[in-house]
Amino acid sequence: MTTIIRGGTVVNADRAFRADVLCYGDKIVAVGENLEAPHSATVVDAGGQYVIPGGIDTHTHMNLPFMGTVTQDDFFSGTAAGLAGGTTTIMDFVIPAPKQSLMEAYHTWRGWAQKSAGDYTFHVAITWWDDSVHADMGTLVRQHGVNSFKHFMAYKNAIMADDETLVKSFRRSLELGAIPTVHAENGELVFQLQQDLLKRGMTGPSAHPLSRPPAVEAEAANRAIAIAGVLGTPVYIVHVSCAESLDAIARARANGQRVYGEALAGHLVIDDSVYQSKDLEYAAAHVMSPPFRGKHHQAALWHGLQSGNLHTTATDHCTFCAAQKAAGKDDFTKIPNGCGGVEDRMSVVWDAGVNSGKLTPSEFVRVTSANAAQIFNMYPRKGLIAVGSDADIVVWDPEGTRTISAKTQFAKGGFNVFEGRTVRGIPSTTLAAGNVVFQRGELMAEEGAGRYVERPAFAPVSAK
Ligand SMILES: NC(=O)NCCC(=O)O
Ligand SMILES: [Zn+2]
Ligand SMILES: [Zn+2]
Repeated sequence: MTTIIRGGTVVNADRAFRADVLCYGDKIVAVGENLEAPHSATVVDAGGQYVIPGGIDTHTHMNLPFMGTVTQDDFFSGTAAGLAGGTTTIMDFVIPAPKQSLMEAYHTWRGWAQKSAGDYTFHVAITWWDDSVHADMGTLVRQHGVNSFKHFMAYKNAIMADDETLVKSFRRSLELGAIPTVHAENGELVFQLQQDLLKRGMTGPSAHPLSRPPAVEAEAANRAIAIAGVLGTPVYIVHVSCAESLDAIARARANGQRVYGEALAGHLVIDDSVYQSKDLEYAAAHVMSPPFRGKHHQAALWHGLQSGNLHTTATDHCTFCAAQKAAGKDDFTKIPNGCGGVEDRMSVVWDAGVNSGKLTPSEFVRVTSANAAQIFNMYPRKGLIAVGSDADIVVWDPEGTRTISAKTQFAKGGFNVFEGRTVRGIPSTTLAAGNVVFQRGELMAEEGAGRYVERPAFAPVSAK
């Protein structure tokens, strides 16, 4: 199938220029002015609009079994919602239970993801350690295109990685040419603070942020960075939510350490007042970890994106409905942690970032796709409009508006943390692998059309 996108301004991370974009099959085959196309080609009019690389959400959880339940969005509904919002690739997580074989978990997640409508790839979590984990990491890198391993420093008594696991897995990642990533929160401190709060009778969702103050996140970020520094590995910190963690990243980078940081669209625009709501269902719907923070943390995160100390934007899309959240109505520690956003990230970041002058359109592309593709070794296949790159393209209407609502969203869960926010800057057309999958509000996502994206190791693989 041939598609030509005519008359737009192509925006890559390095520059913006007027050009048509010709796609054949799943690839971009020409970029230039006044391109010829066969009569049979589908024509997409991009006049007055930007033509940008499809978004990459570096952090989603579709079909995740977590805290005794399973997320509402599976790989079809979640990736389809992403396509509606201009995200054409998700990076999800294989999370083995402690003592579960990595390979078994990996194949389970691959099975669930078969129904994806958009492209997907996996970070694999290291939740425990023995010789089989060491060996399976090698198999995943060499044979399955996994080049990033995730470590939860929180969720004690569940999936938390202790220091021994962190050190051994970081070292193994280095041998394999893979990048370690961390959820940075001190799980022991969270656990103790949760018990203290419950003992004091604080059982509602307003206690959630009190059990996870910024210092708890900063301690873990500093520890992960220190371990990475000693071992000489890079490290990527997911969902950086506070100024103190960002400071740790900035300090390490100023000292020459290769540390990357991810900001969530939610953390950029939503503050911790949501936990004070008298409507406990509403407050519980916002329970995620790390929690939403005070406004000065939001300002710091924007500065992180502007200064280059934060690199990617994601959502941590992890949807639970009200009935699932109600599992914690008498004990906030039992509220399943997670919020949505895969459908809204691009518009929220554009509206709050580009419309306010904090980011240029090229910087927007950098933090919504190009950096992610480079850090996780998918570039230039993803994150770039150029000949040979995947035809994952968004025609971006900078004047189009949408009022975000759970009532009109494609994602499941019945709640939206951005509810009522009117954003200016929306996808008018999304192409995934050369197919028009979303156009002017109509979603044409096809179950199973998404592809697994292999990500090669960063260095020649020599370790046994
Ligand atoms: N973030 C969150 O609250 N839920 C998903 C799991 C995680 O990323 O920590
Ligand atoms: Zn996390
Ligand atoms: Zn997550």
